Amino acid sequence: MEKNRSPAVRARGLGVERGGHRVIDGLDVDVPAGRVVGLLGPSGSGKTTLLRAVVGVQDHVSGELTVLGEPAGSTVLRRRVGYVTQAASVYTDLTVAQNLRYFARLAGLPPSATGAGVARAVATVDLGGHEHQTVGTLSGGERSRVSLAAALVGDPELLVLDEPTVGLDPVLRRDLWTTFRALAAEGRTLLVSSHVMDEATQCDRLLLLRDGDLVADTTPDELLVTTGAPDAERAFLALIDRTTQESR
Ligand SMILES: Nc1ncnc2c1ncn2[C@@H]1O[C@H](COP(=O)(O)OP(=O)(O)OP(=O)(O)O)[C@@H](O)[C@H]1O
Repeated sequence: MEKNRSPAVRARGLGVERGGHRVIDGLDVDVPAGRVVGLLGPSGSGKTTLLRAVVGVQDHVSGELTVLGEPAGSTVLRRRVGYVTQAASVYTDLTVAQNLRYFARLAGLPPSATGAGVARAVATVDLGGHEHQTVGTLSGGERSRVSLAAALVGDPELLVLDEPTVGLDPVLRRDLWTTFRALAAEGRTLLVSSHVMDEATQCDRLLLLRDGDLVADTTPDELLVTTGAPDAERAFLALIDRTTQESR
């Protein structure tokens, strides 16, 4: 796997206003391609806002934001970027396969490629046997995997996942992270926001946000070394406390 590619996402002087507030103000960050990159930060730090800007659905964005070499939100990125929002965003009255065929069309997959795309996405999220089940009758974990499959069906190069493991049991969380690692091994980039610090250790790179600022661009190992903390959770708290004191 070629790892020395241009960054999948490059932000320079990125600003975002929401509800009259400057939620992100002058952010510079690169998301390396072909890696699993964790976006961490306290509640309200701007994780969802940044992800929304990357996928091009956020208003009032200023500065430079390049995604896969194109301006964020470009039509050409529709198929190249997959987005999984915090809430499962699939149709509960349709079957798994009907949902995925619909999202395949939205992603611009030609009809001749739809069957194979749906089958590949179903296999990736391990939902074989549920293709013809109505989504409303699936368990919560299965439903969130349908959302992931919907984002994967266009075969995207960049997957943007907003807290994909919230509410899932430890076994499902582990299985999802195994899937994320496998997707990155295929050369895809995954930008994953999370509150769960033990998940941070599964990432190749960590971006820590606080009040819309990047307070660390690091690796799980570096984070432990620089903070001297015994685990990712306490390292994260130490870093947040330190940057809070510095900003006073
Ligand atoms: N529509 C809005 N109008 C005004 N402020 C908003 C709006 N949406 C978000 N914000 C504010 O922007 C900031 C960043 O919100 P965002 O949802 O990006 O944070 P987050 O890090 O994803 O939080 P969480 O982990 O709780 O989901 C918060 O202070 C939030 O209150």
